[in-house]
Amino acid sequence: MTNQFTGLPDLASRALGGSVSAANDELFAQRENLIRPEAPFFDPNEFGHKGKVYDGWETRRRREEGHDWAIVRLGAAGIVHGVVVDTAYFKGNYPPFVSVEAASIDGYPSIDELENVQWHTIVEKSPAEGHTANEYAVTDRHCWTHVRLSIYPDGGVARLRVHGEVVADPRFLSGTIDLLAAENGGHLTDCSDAFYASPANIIMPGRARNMGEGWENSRRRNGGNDFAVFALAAAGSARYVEIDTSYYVGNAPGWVSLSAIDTRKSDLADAAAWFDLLPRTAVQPDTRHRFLLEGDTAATHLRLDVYPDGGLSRLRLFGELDAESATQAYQRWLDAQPGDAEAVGR
Ligand SMILES: NC(=O)NC(NC(N)=O)C(=O)[O-]
Repeated sequence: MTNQFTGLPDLASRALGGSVSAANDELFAQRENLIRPEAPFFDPNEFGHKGKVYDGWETRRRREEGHDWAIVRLGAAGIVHGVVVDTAYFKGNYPPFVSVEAASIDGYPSIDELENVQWHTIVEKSPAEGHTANEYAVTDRHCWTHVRLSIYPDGGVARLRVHGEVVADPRFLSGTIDLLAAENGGHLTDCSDAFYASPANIIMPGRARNMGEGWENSRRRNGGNDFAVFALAAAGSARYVEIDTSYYVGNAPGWVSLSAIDTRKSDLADAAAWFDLLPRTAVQPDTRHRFLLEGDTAATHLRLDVYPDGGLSRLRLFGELDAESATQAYQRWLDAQPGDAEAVGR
C-alpha cells in the first residue's frame, strides 16, 4: 500500500536545497546521491576501481561492531509525515534495518556541533528490503531542520525522501516574498497531468537548468486544457507574477491564465468564488514573462491554466502576507517547535 505522505514535498531533496552534511563512511558510493531528485539509475556494466558503481550512498562491509549513518540538512525546515528509504538496485548489499532521527537547530551548525545536538527518533529501528522503496510513516508533528539516517550494520541506500510540510520561519516571510515558493510553504494540491514531470517543480528555488526541472504534461489530444492548483505559503495579496517558459521551446503553452480564491471567505470547491488574477494571455516559448496584477488579489490558493497544454519551468507570485496571515504563520511555526530546539552555529 502506498502511504499518502509520498504526495507531500520531499524536504530533503536537492531541488529544495537539501544537503547531505556528513556520513561516517561512503567508500563505495557518495552520500550526496541520497537526495538527488531524479529516480535512481543503474548500469549493470559500470565498474570503478572500488567496485560496482551505484547511484546511491554505500558504505564498505563493516568488520567491527556499530552501524553507519548519514546526516541531511533539509532544504526547508518542516513537519515530517513519512520517510522513504529507497534501496533501488541494492540487492545483495542493502541494510536489513534502518532508523531515522531528527533535530531542530536554529543556525548553521558545523559537523562537530551536529554530533552533539539533541536527536529525536522519528522512525524506530525497522526492517528494510532490498531494491524497494521502503516507506515509514512518522507521527511526531514537530518541525525539524535535520535528519540522521542510520543503517544496520552497513550497506547501500539509493535515495532518502523526507516527505512533509514546510514550516517557514516567519521572520523571513516579511516584505515582498514569493507567496507560492515551496521554500516558504507553498505546495501543489491538484493538477490535470504530470506525465513527464510534476507541476510541483515550478515552485522550487532558483531557475530551472533544463526542461526536466519544470512541469511537463503530455500532448493533449481530447480537448480541454491542463491546469495546476497550489496552496499559497500563507494568505496574501499578490502584486506581480513571473511565468517562465525557459527551455520549453517546442512545448510551451500558447496561452496561460491565473485565477485565485480566498478560502477564509469561501469553500475551495465553490467554483463561483474563484476570481481572475491574470486573464488568458499569450506567452512565448523559452521566455521569462512578468505581468503586473491589479485590484484586490487577497488569496489562499492559485490556479494556473495552460492552453491547450504545455510546460513551464517556474511560476512566481510576488506579494505580501496580510497582518492576520502573518500572525497565524508565526503561531504555527511557534507551535511546531520542539521544546528543546537549539541555537547552534551562530
Ligand atoms: N557487487 C557489489 O555490489 N559489491 C559490493 N559493492 C560495490 N559497490 O561494489 C559490496 O560488497 O557490497
